[in-house]
Amino acid sequence: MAAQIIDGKALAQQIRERIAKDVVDLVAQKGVRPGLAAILVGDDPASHIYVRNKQKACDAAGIYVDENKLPASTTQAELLRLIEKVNADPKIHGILVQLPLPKHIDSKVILDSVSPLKDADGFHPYNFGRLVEGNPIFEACTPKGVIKMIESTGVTIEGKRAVVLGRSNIVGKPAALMLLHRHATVTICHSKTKDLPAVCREAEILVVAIGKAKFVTADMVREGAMVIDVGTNRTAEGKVVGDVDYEPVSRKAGWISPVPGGVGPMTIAMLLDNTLESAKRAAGLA
Ligand SMILES: NC(=O)C1=CN([C@@H]2O[C@H](COP(=O)(O)OP(=O)(O)OC[C@H]3O[C@@H](n4cnc5c(N)ncnc54)[C@H](OP(=O)(O)O)[C@@H]3O)[C@@H](O)[C@H]2O)C=CC1
Ligand SMILES: Nc1nc(=O)c2c([nH]1)NC[C@@H]1CN(c3ccc(C(=O)N[C@@H](CCC(=O)O)C(=O)O)cc3)C=[N+]21
Repeated sequence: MAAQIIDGKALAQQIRERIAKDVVDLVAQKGVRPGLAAILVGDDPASHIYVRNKQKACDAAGIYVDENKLPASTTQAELLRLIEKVNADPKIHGILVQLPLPKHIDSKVILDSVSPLKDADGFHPYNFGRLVEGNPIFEACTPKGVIKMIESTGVTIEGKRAVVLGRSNIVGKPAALMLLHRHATVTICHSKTKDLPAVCREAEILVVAIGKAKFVTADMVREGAMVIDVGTNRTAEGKVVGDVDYEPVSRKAGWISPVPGGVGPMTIAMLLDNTLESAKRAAGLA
């Protein structure tokens, strides 16, 4: 039996339409238009594409964007000054500092300088701590999108065996916490995990975020499992492929999310959602 496809692109589109309506209401009721400061340093082509996609999505939803494209030679001090400026700007409710940053800049120092009240990416230690507590304000966009995709299927998370492949602070770790708070029994795997295929085979929900093209093969997947592929890898021919070997795995899984058209579009929708929610809080609504 072929797996049912979790169409992240379509789900993201629905969410963006709902956000656009909410923006109209917020402007009408409170005179507040949500604003996002997007900060991009250097000339990584993939980052430029992502930021352009985020900009387009904000435009379509009526979210104001303050776009800051800075040269690769930007110093850490200059970047910190820009962040101080947008931290203080009342038109801005969300701040996105696109990663990766150039090597001469300490990402940790930069991310820590973003106001936790405008941290639309959910990367600030305050927001990460709130997530650990189970009382989050801003949740990281990619894992938040993963959860919405799982929930969109109607499959309950509570009581399920969930395995998260990858433990990064921006995807794997927060995804595992979000599943835990929804009462899954969660295992987190990483490069030192022993007999990874056997652990993956236990998963009723398998979230894959390691950054290795087609790493997860059918023998690592339990019959009927839900497989969410976060990986975004570019092949030599410039094609985007996930961390999951899609064709064979989709014949064994019960549910699968494609790449492209899965988690990527949801990540962008969640950035808009976080910015909107922040603007609502600033307007005294939430
Ligand atoms: N669609 C989207 O919106 C987004 C997609 N991504 C994509 O998701 C993927 C993961 O991103 P990110 O979390 O930032 O990646 P990182 O490189 O920060 O983390 C990768 C994780 O995978 C683990 N890992 C790597 N190789 C193996 C292996 N062979 N076996 C087991 N575990 C392994 C690492 O383990 P260890 O900790 O031991 O080193 C690490 O925990 C990438 O493809 C990225 O492009 C990321 C963000 C957003
Ligand atoms: N501060 C910060 N926040 C991020 O959220 C962030 C970041 N930095 N740095 C890089 C990663 C990566 N990321 C993606 C977003 C959308 C797609 C996406 O829309 N992908 C399309 C395909 C795009 C293509 O074809 O290139 C899809 O999967 O359908 C992918 C990856 C966000 N990230």
